[in-house]
Amino acid sequence: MWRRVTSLSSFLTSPSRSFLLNPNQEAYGQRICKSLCTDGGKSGSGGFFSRDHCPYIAFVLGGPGSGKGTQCTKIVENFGFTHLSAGDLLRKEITSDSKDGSMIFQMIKEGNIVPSEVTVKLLQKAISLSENNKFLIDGFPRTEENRISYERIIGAEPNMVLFFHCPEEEMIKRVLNRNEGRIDDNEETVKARLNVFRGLSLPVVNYYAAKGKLHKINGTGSEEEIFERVKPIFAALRYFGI
Ligand SMILES: Nc1ncnc2c1ncn2[C@@H]1O[C@H](COP(=O)(O)OP(=O)(O)O)[C@@H](O)[C@H]1O
Ligand SMILES: Nc1ccn([C@@H]2O[C@H](COP(=O)(O)OP(=O)(O)O)[C@@H](O)[C@H]2O)c(=O)n1
Ligand SMILES: [Mg+2]
Repeated sequence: MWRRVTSLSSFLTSPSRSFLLNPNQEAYGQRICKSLCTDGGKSGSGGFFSRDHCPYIAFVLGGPGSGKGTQCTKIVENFGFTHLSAGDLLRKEITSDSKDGSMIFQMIKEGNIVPSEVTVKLLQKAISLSENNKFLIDGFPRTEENRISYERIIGAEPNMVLFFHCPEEEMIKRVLNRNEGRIDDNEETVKARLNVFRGLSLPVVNYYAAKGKLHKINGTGSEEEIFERVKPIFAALRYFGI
């Protein structure tokens, strides 16, 4: 993979590239290239990933109802990633006999964020139980504290970050129609979750945008239309064997 990354870097910086790529395509290519060359595994520095096992990690962000889970399912089907939903892992913990179950239940019911250490440990366990080497981490990090805790415990940054941008009215409509029997899909909790999203999650999105890791995707339209916007990002990774 490294050899191929190097060849893309030189392609992108070659004097002839301007005949092939317009400025938008070039920026896109640079972002893909960066996602391969990431400081993902601070290998050997005591992090969770080792030099030999440093999976490709994409964080999937967006407000409640922005379509994260729906698009992750399509990415899994088409590109072979493993989908880890932080919300699903937390909900599973409620139904197990875990000591954190009642605390997690209360946090989710109120639309609050579960202490980062709990969520990072669940993600860590799910990654280590999987044979796959490419993961979508959906709904995480939702706060700067989540992000910093992941970096501290895992010792790595994500390779790329997808962000589904969707108007609030549309997100509310989708959540209230979701019909999965979730305790937090009601008007009152949705309001709280949107406040958390605006106040605590958007700074994380801005952080990754400033780092050049963010793919902002228009989350309006049909599921298929949105997936057409997602596809090229993952199709480009295939070229590098990811
Ligand atoms: N593009 C779309 N248009 C209309 N409804 C959608 C779309 N994408 C997802 N949904 C529906 O909206 C609800 C929320 O989607 P979901 O993928 O669970 O979002 P998130 O994981 O971001 O909360 C689900 O019921 C889903 O079927
Ligand atoms: N990183 C995370 C993710 C979810 N959660 C909790 O789990 C709830 C549901 O998360 P989710 O990702 O399943 O929700 P959606 O955005 O899919 O609607 C959140 O509102 C939080 O209460 C959390 O505390 N920390
Ligand atoms: Mg979801």
